[in-house]
Amino acid sequence: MRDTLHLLEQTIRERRSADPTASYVAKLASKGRAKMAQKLGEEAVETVIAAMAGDRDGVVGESADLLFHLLMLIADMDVPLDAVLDELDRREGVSGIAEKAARPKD
Ligand SMILES: N=c1c2ncn([C@@H]3O[C@H](COP(=O)(O)OP(=O)(O)OP(=O)(O)O)[C@@H](O)[C@H]3O)c2ncn1[C@@H]1O[C@H](COP(=O)(O)O)[C@@H](O)[C@H]1O
Repeated sequence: MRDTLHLLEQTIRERRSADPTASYVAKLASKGRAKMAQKLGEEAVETVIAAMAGDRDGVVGESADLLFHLLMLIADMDVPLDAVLDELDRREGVSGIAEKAARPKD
């Protein structure tokens, strides 16, 4: 998973300065951060709607759009994907420690 998202992150960073008439990434980037944030919100809502309709294929498609638009926004913030993944790893580490502490000793 890390590889797919990292490849997409790299593509987005490269395509941001491409010709907006030939690149969706460049077109959206040229519209600014507020538009990227709006698109991310829209994709989140569309994912929720698909989930509530029990539409598994819809959830797959909308989740892909959601991840893509999240990567667009964090690239615009110059936040590397690794910063987000490191935060998730850190949380897993914290909850892993808490889980171990709560487990009865044998
Ligand atoms: N993963 C994606 C990706 N996911 C979704 N989208 C686009 O996101 C848009 C979301 O759909 P919407 O209907 O909400 O948006 P829209 O009406 O087309 O456009 P706006 O509302 O933004 O004006 C679609 O136009 C999709 O094509 C993506 N566009 C590009 N990529 C990746 O980015 C790479 C570079 O793309 P280009 O910049 O176009 O070369 C591609 O090779 C892909 O790997």
